[in-house]
Amino acid sequence: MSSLLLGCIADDFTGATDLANTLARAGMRVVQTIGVPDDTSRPDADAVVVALKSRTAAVSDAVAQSVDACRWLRRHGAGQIYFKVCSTFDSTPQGNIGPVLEALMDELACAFCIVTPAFPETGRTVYQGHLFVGDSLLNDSSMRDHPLTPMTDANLVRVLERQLSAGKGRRVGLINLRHVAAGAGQIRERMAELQSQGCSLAIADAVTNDDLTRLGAAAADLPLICAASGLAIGLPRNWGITPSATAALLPPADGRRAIVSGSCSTATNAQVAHFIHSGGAAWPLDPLRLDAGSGDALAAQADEVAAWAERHWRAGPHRAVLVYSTARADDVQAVQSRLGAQRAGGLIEQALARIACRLVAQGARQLILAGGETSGACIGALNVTRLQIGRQIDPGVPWCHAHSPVAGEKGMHVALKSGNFGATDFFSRAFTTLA
Ligand SMILES: Nc1ncnc2c1ncn2[C@@H]1O[C@H](COP(=O)(O)OP(=O)(O)O)[C@@H](O)[C@H]1O
Ligand SMILES: O=C(O)[C@@H](O)C(=O)COP(=O)(O)O
Repeated sequence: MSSLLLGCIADDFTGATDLANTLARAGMRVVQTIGVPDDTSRPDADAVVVALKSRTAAVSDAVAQSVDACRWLRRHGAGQIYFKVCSTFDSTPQGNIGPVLEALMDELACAFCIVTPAFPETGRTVYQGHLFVGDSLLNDSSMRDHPLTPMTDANLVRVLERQLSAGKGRRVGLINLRHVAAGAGQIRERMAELQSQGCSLAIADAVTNDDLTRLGAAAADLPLICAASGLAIGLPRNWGITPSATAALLPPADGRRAIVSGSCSTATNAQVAHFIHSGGAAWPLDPLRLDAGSGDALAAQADEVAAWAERHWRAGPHRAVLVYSTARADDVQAVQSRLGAQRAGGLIEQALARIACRLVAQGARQLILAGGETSGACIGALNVTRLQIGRQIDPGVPWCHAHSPVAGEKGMHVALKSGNFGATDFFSRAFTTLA
């Protein structure tokens, strides 16, 4: 078994499949693990993506999980570590991007690290250090209303610097588009210049895949990089690996179809609305009913959902059922003002995870999970430990195959849809791409 080339740490589960998908398309043999694997189960791959649920965890927990993953990846030969964060830089003033990055830099004795959430294929570009989502600055996009990580500043130099520990004295610089467009040599010169000016991190501009390719080449010798999945486009070439047209073949799909959505992003809201308007069977989870103080309220809703789904599947075995808490900003705020943002998030994730397990126990073997936190909770409850990456449905979202004690011997197909990814008809079209 050859040793790992690239070790990746993703701060959520949808982000992890997004990165694994990009690396696989760029020709790497890649495996996604759920959490840090034990030493006896090291996959034979060029890259391993360790999926963590650390984006909104307490800072100390996120740091501990990430350092643990980094140690495991290094023990198995990874010469470069890729910290995958969200393409909308989801974080709070406390973190977790800054504190995790600093801990990884300390762990790797890394003097300089580049950071770029650019992912042009999905409309995320960085210019003069400012993150754009489509035509809007990050703070003018729907990300300003995210339930857990509202993003109110598009200036990433400022956002990242705010998250760094004052005691460590690290500063953040900018590699602007002029340097990036001039090629890998100029980017390296700019990195050296910033370092000589006392910066140990730099936000890198990128508005096209070519920019990311140049950045990838310039980053070949860095022990640590921090990015959304875009930067992965250019990295495999650093090891002489070239893009592959053939996605990994997954086992044939069968079984019932289900969608569980806790994402409140604009794209998911539109996808839920489209699914319902096209006549899809949809169950709206009532967050306030979950707050009855005991597990009974949750068990009662799970029972009702299970009976409802069974009726629909019996009426049409190929019909997909959708269970969702997806809501628009005003409704989310109303729930949060009653329950508190963290508590609401936790209760809903727990409920959707329980429902996902019920649906799989009833025979769902093609499952779409929407939202990073939601996917984390559901995949955790299903006790999945590893995902095999298959064909892309839409940019950033591949079908995967997974084993779960709930799904039986043949396992199941699962797609972890990042909140803001996917076309409006994603929920109906995804299943047809698997057939
Ligand atoms: N109706 C709702 N009201 C309040 N919070 C919600 C609601 N629906 C989902 N949530 C919570 O919001 C968070 C959504 O995060 P996530 O699953 O990562 O999706 P996204 O980032 O796309 O919105 C989760 O913690 C989820 O439990
Ligand atoms: O980089 C991205 O945008 C995605 O890979 C991602 O991390 C999205 O997270 P969620 O919106 O929480 O699904």
